[in-house]
Amino acid sequence: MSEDVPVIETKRLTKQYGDVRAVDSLDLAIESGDVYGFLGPNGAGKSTTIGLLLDYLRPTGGTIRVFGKDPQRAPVEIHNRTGVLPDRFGLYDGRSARQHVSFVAETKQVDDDPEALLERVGLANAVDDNAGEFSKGMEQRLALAMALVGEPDLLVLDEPFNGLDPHGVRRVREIVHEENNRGATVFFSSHVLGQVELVCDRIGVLHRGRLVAEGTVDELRDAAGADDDAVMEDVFVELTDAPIEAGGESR
Ligand SMILES: Nc1ncnc2c1ncn2[C@@H]1O[C@H](COP(=O)(O)OP(=O)(O)OP(=O)(O)O)[C@@H](O)[C@H]1O
Repeated sequence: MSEDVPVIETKRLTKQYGDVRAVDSLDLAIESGDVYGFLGPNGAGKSTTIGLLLDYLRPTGGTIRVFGKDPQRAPVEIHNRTGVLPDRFGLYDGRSARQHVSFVAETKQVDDDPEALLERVGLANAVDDNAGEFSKGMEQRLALAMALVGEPDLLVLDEPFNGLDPHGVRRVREIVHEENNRGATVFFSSHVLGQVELVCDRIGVLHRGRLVAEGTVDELRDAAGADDDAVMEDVFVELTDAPIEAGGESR
């Protein structure tokens, strides 16, 4: 896929909830082919930003373009080209993993093989099992398989490493690489710093709704005034001035 406009572009994007400014004048430009890690402590505004990009939420200020289109005006076109792993999702009790993936394929009008996708995410042995009885990690793997349906041009993954064992974490990293090699742009949020460092070309650090730093891992180390060999956790804490596990504070 080659695009002459950024795949995702926001200008002064703002979302206010009462007294809380969840997203505050956010400028993002994610280019075609990027693997972009959206990093920030709990409550920083990552999921809200993703909700705005996909028109699940409406902004209170600023502009958004995805593939050059306004999500409020072209939601179907954007969703047809995008695979989404949401932060919260529901699975249907009594329906198999295969049925979940087939449902997305039908919605997107593509003929992907559900079994092959489930195998890719490590669920080969659970293809016909009831998704309602899946463990947290299995749910996460199934949701990722659903996001991969239709070879999307853009993958938006909200905390893709949540609930995964080390095998699952490695598999997600491999899948991100494979999808990127295929030509997909990948935008994912995380506070799993080590994973972000291993997978991303560029990282944006969000803190209290604002982008406080952006760049490669090395550029972020510089921005934080950290040593060349500083681990990402130190850089993160320095930039966000908050312990990683602190969360949900109002502002
Ligand atoms: N529907 C809502 N009504 C009021 N406040 C909200 C709502 N949704 C989110 N917020 C607030 O907006 C801020 C950003 O929340 P958001 O879920 O976007 O953060 P996050 O970075 O995704 O956090 P986490 O890493 O914990 O998932 C938080 O202070 C949160 O309490």
